[in-house]
Amino acid sequence: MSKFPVDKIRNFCIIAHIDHGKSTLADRLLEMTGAIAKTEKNKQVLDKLQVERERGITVKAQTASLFYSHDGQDYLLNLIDTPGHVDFSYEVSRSLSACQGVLLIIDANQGIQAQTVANFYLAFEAQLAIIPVINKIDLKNANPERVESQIEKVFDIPREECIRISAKLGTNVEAVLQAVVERIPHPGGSVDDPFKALVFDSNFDHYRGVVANIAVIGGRVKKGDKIVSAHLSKTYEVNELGLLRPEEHATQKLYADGQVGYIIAGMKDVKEAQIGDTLYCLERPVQALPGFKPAKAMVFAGMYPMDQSEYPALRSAIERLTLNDSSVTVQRDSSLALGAGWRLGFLGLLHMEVFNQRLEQEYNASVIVTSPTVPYKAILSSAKLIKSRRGVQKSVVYIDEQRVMLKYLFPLNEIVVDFYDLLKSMSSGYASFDYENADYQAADLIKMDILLNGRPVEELTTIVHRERAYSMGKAMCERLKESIPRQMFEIAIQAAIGSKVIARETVKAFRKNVLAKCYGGDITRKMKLLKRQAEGKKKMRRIGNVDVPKDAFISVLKRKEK
Ligand SMILES: Nc1nc2c(ncn2[C@@H]2O[C@H](COP(=O)(O)OP(=O)(O)OP(=O)(O)O)[C@@H](O)[C@H]2O)c(=O)[nH]1
Repeated sequence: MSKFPVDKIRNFCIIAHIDHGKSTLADRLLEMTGAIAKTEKNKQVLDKLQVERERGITVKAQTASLFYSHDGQDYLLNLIDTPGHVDFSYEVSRSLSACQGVLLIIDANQGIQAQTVANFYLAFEAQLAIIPVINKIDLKNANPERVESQIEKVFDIPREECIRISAKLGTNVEAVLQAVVERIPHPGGSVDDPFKALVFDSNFDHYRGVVANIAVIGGRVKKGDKIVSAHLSKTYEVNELGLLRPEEHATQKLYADGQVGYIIAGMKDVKEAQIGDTLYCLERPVQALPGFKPAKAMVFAGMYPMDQSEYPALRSAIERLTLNDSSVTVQRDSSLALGAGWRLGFLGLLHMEVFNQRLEQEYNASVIVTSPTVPYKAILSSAKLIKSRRGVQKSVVYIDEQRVMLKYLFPLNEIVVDFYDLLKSMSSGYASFDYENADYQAADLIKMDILLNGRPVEELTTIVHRERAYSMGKAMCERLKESIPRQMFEIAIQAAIGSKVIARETVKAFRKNVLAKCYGGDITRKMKLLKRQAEGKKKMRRIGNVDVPKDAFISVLKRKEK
């Protein structure tokens, strides 16, 4: 028998709007259950990635097993900490699938925010027990009564169910642990069933191969067992398994009563441990679990190695990182200017930035990222009239006398790049924002080409809204003019829609006379200088008769740094 019978196990998630205090509460829970020591150093221990610590946000869901005694009974609580930002909601829904309940954290000062609502519905639709926790009651402007009224009104949860805490000071956190035990149902499944586990996360370890995080739905598994991954029907032998406390803690067995842990079974290729896959025992095959809906990429960008010689290393870094973040889609791509690379799809701009930062920090890769775009469906014959759509109001709900929830339909490219930042600054940081895909809508979009001396440059072609074409075309021509050096003839840089030119810049003709300094007529010196000029030209790309430095493409394509 397992040390913990199934009715003494609770699997739960902490969900919240960004910065409402999930990671701080997780730290307190870990401390109180003795999983970590209570020191200043142990801040946000579940935020393991460098990018998470630097940005102070959670990117990856993390798992920790806690031991807790209540009313003379010992419990095993599996805690999954999840990210709050809208771009990482895929991580949240993934984590929820391994849980029976959630702690919904709400800041006592800010009240219900956009991701509070989004996360509530994820949990509600998954039919999980929801425990509302009002955090930061120590703040001067905390107003827990108001937040409780909001919770009653928006979520229809009685105010008596709310728990008021200060995660920072540890006030009333014990009540949260008690509520987890009392209000969250234990997982179903029996130890006697055939072994069946859901892979809900996986990492790549250089020495041990793939480490899969699993939720055991039924049966049991031990070292040496032969297991099969349903996706590829490949058989593996279990080398190591254990709990996450939050560090890996090897055990002999993982019991089939809803335990959450990790497993290492000699999977060498990153593609072998698909997130959402089912593992089962070779001798007792089971039907695979439904898995996860693949995440839908919203923002696309090209990624290229700085130098083509770095292509293989970057490919393996991207492969490994996408195993850890399966919401990223990857397609091979190539560009005249930047060489072989990939087109990657992300859930949002922050997601893209974090992915890029993780590539650099965790894999030491340096990449060129092209400007992000959103997907379009194009109708090639433009004989029908299509109308542009900007924000269209869908609904207005007053949360209380100070807050209102507005639902709008927007074109994705209008919101994906700078909308969130703009909204934040216009509302002095008070407004919050969440979005979901509302499918394709007709819009007045056009293809804009950039021409160098009349020749279109394929990788600079963009899709723009008709009203924006002029200003964007002008800006791109200006940026190109700054980066293309003068050559022996005049260069026309044009932005065009079809055959109509909408913007133009000119790079004047100029001959860099490298021999100017060579009075004296020393022929060897002359030859040396001419050779150097020719080498400089090798770093250029020739488009038609125009030499364009590689950097020029990057500076025009590269997304603007914040
Ligand atoms: N005054 C006060 N501050 C708190 C409390 N709990 C958390 N904070 C602070 O709120 C900020 C955000 O806390 P985090 O725990 O990082 O929030 P989070 O929800 O995990 O954020 P993400 O992981 O980025 O979604 C930090 O500066 C915390 O110190 C609290 O009870 N009282």
